Amino acid sequence: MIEAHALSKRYGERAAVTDLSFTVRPGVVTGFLGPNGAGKSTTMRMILGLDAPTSGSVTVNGKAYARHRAPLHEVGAMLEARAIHTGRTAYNHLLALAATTGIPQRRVDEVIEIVGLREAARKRVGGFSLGMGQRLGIASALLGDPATLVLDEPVNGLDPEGILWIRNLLKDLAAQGRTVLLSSHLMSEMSLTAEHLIVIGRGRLIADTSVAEFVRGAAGGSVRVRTEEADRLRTLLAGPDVSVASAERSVLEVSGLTSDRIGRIAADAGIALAELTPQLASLEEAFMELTRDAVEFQAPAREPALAKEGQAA
Ligand SMILES: Nc1ncnc2c1ncn2[C@@H]1O[C@H](COP(=O)(O)OP(=O)(O)OP(=O)(O)O)[C@@H](O)[C@H]1O
Repeated sequence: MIEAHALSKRYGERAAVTDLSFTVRPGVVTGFLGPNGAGKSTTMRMILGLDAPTSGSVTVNGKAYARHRAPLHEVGAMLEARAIHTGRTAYNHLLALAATTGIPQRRVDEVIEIVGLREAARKRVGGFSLGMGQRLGIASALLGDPATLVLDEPVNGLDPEGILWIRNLLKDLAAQGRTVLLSSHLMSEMSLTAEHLIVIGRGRLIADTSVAEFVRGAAGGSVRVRTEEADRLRTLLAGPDVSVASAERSVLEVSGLTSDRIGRIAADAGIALAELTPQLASLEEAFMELTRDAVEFQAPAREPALAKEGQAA
């Protein structure tokens, strides 16, 4: 469990995080979402005791990070800027980390299995692909078998297979009763990975809601369903707040129901679905609408590449 109380951080004149209060609960994946520069990394650093709040406080499993006697057993973290000794093998990197924190060698073997790095464990980290580096980062975070995980943009730059892998791993870890907080600036990714969302903009809380609730509230949020039994499903989905449009014989565009609910209704009726896709563009639009006033740097119309935080400042 992570609990932030009126957390604030200023860098000189600049307020990075302002009066932020939220609770991240165990058992579900919680997405920490906000546009570039919203204050996600700053908040995560404060959770991990790497940055001191200007005011307010944040606890992990009931105590400030620094007050835990064995913090690696309480919270595992992967922040974006990872400093890994590139000449070492992945195995030796994990072994060194384990040795300094009293973690037995067999746990190194375990985490290598969990993240699927067995083949690459004896290779030097310097030659790792981004995806392998992310797996190693997650292995390091899991080393202390922590109850809480904090991951900054873990899917950044991964290929679809890597994204799917992280998504499933995080859901499994949450299902084991752990607290899982991961940041992203992409709503579409979060809607597939997280069950709960904490949205911030310009360092302030904008929304603290379930993904299902967010999807329901998203303007025009619909779900595309493809099935050979479209007519039968259409009848089953009918309800007062549900609308179903159909552009093709086997495709339904459903508004007013979540993909979870549609999948359940179809399964209960024994209807096989060939596709069940929340319309992510509209989710992304809803997120952008929600955070519009909170975007720190608006993209220049002609040079979108310069919109990235820091470069545009
Ligand atoms: N060490 C620092 N010194 C000064 N300003 C900082 C520092 N770290 C962050 N900031 C500022 O605080 C604000 C929040 O930054 P932060 O990196 O926490 O946002 P973020 O939501 O993680 O963004 P991104 O998605 O781009 O990583 C930004 O305005 C940033 O420029």
